[in-house]
Order: sequence, then structure tokens, then C-alpha cells
Amino acid sequence: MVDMDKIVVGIIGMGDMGKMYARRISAAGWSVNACDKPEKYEALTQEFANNSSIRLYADGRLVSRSSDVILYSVEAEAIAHIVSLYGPSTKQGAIVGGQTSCKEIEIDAFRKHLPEDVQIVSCHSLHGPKIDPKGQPLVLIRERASDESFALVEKVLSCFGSKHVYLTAQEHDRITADTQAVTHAAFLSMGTAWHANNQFPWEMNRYVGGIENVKCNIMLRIYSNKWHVYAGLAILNQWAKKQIRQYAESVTELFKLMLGGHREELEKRIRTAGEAVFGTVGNQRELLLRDDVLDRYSLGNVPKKRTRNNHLSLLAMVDCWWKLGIVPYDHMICSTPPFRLWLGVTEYLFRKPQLLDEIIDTAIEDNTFRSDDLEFTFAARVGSAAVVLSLGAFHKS
Ligand SMILES: NC(=O)C1=CN([C@@H]2O[C@H](COP(=O)(O)OP(=O)(O)OC[C@H]3O[C@@H](n4cnc5c(N)ncnc54)[C@H](OP(=O)(O)O)[C@@H]3O)[C@@H](O)[C@H]2O)C=CC1
Ligand SMILES: O=C(O)C(=O)Cc1ccc(O)cc1
Repeated sequence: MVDMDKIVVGIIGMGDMGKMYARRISAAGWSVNACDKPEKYEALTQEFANNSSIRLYADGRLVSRSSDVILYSVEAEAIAHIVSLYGPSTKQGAIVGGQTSCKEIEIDAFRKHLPEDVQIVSCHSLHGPKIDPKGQPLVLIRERASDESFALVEKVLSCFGSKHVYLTAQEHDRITADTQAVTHAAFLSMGTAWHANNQFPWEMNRYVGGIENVKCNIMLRIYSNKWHVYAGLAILNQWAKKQIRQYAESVTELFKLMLGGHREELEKRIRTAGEAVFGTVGNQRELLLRDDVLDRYSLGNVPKKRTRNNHLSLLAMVDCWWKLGIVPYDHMICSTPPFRLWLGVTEYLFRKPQLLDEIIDTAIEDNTFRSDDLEFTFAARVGSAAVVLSLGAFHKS
């Protein structure tokens, strides 16, 4: 029988997520041992001087030796190396998990470097460190653990109030490739395109208001996060390559149809994709996003008259889901806030027949967005090529 009062939670990696975990878990009454790299020991000790439930150590070996439930909250690309350093020192019978976004490589590292008596239960909070975890999905992966140990991890993490989702490492990686990887690829391409055209989109009338707000805000949010979070997901998740490549292909093919003025072919393709992805939703279910919400977070003054856009990035998203047989609603259980917003705006566009008609007309007749779309297409292609090359290099090494 586990004595709950004596359980110590260890956190290796006190970056944004590690600190959030340490603060919330200690606030829930658990003792926490934590560390980052040795050179950050002094600064962390000062930062947490007022929190007597968090004990800082100089390195992960000391945390591993003295903790019962240990979470690695480090860069995904470094997990194998870091577990190889501290894993062998893990306390006998302890339970180990991690917070990286790529579970197959993380679990491989645990299986390789942890002693056999150590149990493995991993997790992934599907939101950033500044978001209230209440109600957000928290994936739990029971890789090798007794019922009692699994229950203990769930009890510790229950302080977040998140929605627990039970998956295997492979199921997790396949779903996050469908949702996160391709969502990030789209927003990173938008940012690259705006940069290539020397534009701050929030300063331009045509990018203010409605769906354009979502594009600008989420693009900024993705660019303001740490680069390794998104690069890790795209490069280290073996399933992400296919999605990102298909997205780039969908962007390119749709853009060519627009440029060539092939209305019939374009319309047929868009409507077939829309029917495959949204056809079963039915009009009775409410839209995920409402107009007043779309306009609320404007970065500029919303113009009286909206500029028509062909929304290439969104059309390509639906085309990509259709080509890969992905039903995005099936992945809501394991979705991040940017994915839900992204699905919300694509759904908005496809379930408003007049808007979709207007988009198809714009795609063929209106040249306003052509140079932006050209840069967006380049960006999607270059991004996809980079992921394919780096993924190859990573998995060979
Ligand atoms: N940020 C987010 O929105 C989310 C992130 N994640 C995942 O969680 C993990 C942590 O992310 P996040 O907190 O944002 O990233 P951070 O970069 O803020 O945190 C990682 C921390 O681990 C430290 N670290 C590196 N090597 C060691 C080591 N040998 N021993 C101890 N600490 C070490 C890093 O130091 P240094 O910076 O010097 O390398 C850094 O402080 C990542 O795998 C990320 O993909 C999951 C969900 C959401
Ligand atoms: O809310 C956001 O911006 C995110 O999408 C944060 C995020 C980044 C990486 C993850 O593995 C999970 C969530």
C-alpha cells in the first residue's frame, strides 16, 4: 500500500511546462523535487525560494534517485540523451513519464535506459503553459505499470482538472500528426509568406476581421512559442511527414487550378473534399465558432467592408484531410486550442454555402491575394521539404 504522504514527484526540466507542472502539483499538496541543467540551479533556487514544497536539485540524477513519480519535461530531440544520463539512477520501483509531444521516441528512450523494475506512465498536456489546464485534454499512456501505480499517476495529475484521454504511444503520435503537425505547418507557412512580402497582416485591411483574425492571432501565437516545440513535433513524429507533405501538395494543386482559371475542376474538388469532411456533421449541429467571437480579437480596426479572400490555406486543409481520409472531429478528444480554432474556421467556411460560393468565385476571378498565395505555396513546399529531409536524417542517426 502506497503511503500518499511520502510520495515525492520529480520534475526534470524546469522550462515553461516543467515550472507549470511543479507549481500546480506542489499547490495540490505533493512534495516536488525538481531540476534543470546544473547551471540554472542557483537561479531556480532563488525563483522558488518562497515555495517550501519544491526542492531544487543540481541535476536529474539527484532528482531520479529521490523521487517516486518522475516526469521529464525537456526538449523532444534531447529526450533520449537526457534519459540515458539520469534514467539508470531512477529510484527502485519508481514510475517515470515525460511531457514531450512525441511519445514513440520518448517511450523508446525509457525502455532502453530505465532499469526493469521502473514503471512507465507517460503524459502529454495538450495546451501551452499559460493556459488553464482545467477541461483541456491530458493524454495518459500506460506503457508498463501496475494498476496501483497508474492510479497514483492519475491522482497526482488530477490537480490539473484536465480531461484524461487514454492512448498508446502510437495512437497518440498518429493523432497529433493529423492535428498538431499539419496545423502548425499551415500557420508557419502563413508567417513565412507575410514575411516574404514584407507585410504585417494586422496593418492591412484585408487581413483584419472574421476568419483573418484567427489566422493572424494563431500565427503569432505559434511563432511566439519555443521553436523546438513545433520542430520537435514535425521532425520527430514519424507520422507527421505524410500529413505535412500532403498539405503542401494540396496547396500547390489548388493554387494551380486557381491560376489556370479551371473553375469546374476547382469547384468539384473543393465540394467533394468538403462533403467528405463535413458531410456527416449535419446542419443541425451548431458551428464551433460564431461571428461575434471571430471579430472580438481583432488586431486592427475591422473595416466596414470585408475584402473577399479565396482562403487557399483553409481550402487546402480540407483537401488534405479528404486525401488522407482524416475526419478531424474524431480527433477532438486529443486536440489543442489552435487545432480547435483551425477546425472552427474551416468548418465556418464550408458550412456557410454563400461564403463557399463566394470563395470559389474569388479564387477564379480575383487577383488581390495572388502574390500572398504564391509566397504561401512556396512556404508550404519548403517547409514540407525541410521536414522530410530532417526526419530522414533524424531516424537514420
Ligand atoms: N510549450 C508548450 O506549449 C508545450 C510543450 N510540450 C513539450 O514539453 C516539453 C517541455 O517544453 P517547454 O517547457 O515548453 O520547453 P522549455 O524549453 O521551456 O523547457 C525544457 C527545459 O529542459 C531543460 N533541459 C535541457 N536539458 C536538460 C537536462 N539535461 N537536465 C535538465 N533540464 C534540461 C531546458 O534547458 P535549455 O533551455 O538550456 O536547453 C529547458 O529549460 C517539450 O518536449 C515540449 O515539446 C508539451 C505540451 C505543450
Ligand atoms: O496552445 C498552443 O499554442 C499549443 O498548441 C501548445 C502546444 C504545443 C505543443 C504541444 O505538444 C501541445 C500544445
